[in-house]
Amino acid sequence: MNIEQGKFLETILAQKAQEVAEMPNEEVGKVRKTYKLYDFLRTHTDQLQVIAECKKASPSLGDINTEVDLVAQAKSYEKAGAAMISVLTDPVFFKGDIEYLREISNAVSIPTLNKDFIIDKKQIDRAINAGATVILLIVACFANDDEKLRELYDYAISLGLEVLVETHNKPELDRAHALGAKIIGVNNRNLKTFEVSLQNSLDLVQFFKPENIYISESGIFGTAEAELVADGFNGILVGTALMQSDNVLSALTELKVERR
Ligand SMILES: O=P(O)(O)OC[C@@H](O)[C@@H](O)c1c[nH]c2ccccc12
Repeated sequence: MNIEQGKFLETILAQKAQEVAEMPNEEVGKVRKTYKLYDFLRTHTDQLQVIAECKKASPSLGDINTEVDLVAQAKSYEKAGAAMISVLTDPVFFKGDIEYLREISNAVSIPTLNKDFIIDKKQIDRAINAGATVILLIVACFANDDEKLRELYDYAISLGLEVLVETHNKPELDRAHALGAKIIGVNNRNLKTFEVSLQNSLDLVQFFKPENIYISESGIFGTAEAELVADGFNGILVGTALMQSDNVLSALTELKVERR
């Protein structure tokens, strides 16, 4: 799909609304049993922890790795010491599939994140039934609608999920804090322009609260970038670098740098 410059988020939200309208209601089951991401990150603070992503393509890069066996990829991530596996389920822009999440969740014992643009409770029920233990809520998807953001956040928590709340700037970080989010992501990629800057993560560290967990997302490729964010952040979310690597073990190990 062609996306006009600066209009990505708008385009995907329109597409998402259509997708959700056609999505069947599922009777929601129990959340898969694994450790809590929050607890794991609170107790594993010596090294920067890695959330490793299964992503075949993206709107900014096009195809990243479409031939890959995602279940094998996820198992390699787990074996290499990832704290969680993130699985893209958006079919149109990321060549994802809810079935990837199901297959991967069945094959690993660590937490799995449903990486999608979640705007409706139906998607949360579907995530649980596909084995996710964490969902993503992107503050930018709820332009000025804190009520909707809170409704979905509370709904997910009430069902036993953990929620990664994604922010990009100070106003969004303030909204995540107001929500009471405990696991907060800072995306280095601007979802409107696709511009990536690690400075974005670094600028927000001064506003972090000691009781929360913070994840720096996107644009992290190796030790150099990992070290830049290692002091302020508990973990990083890495997709492209791992999907393009022919040695997942060494690529992931290189990212788990010491923290002070
Ligand atoms: O491939 P990268 O640059 O390592 O980025 C991973 C992850 O942060 C990125 O996929 C992402 C962050 N937030 C998102 C929201 C939707 C879709 C994708 C994303």
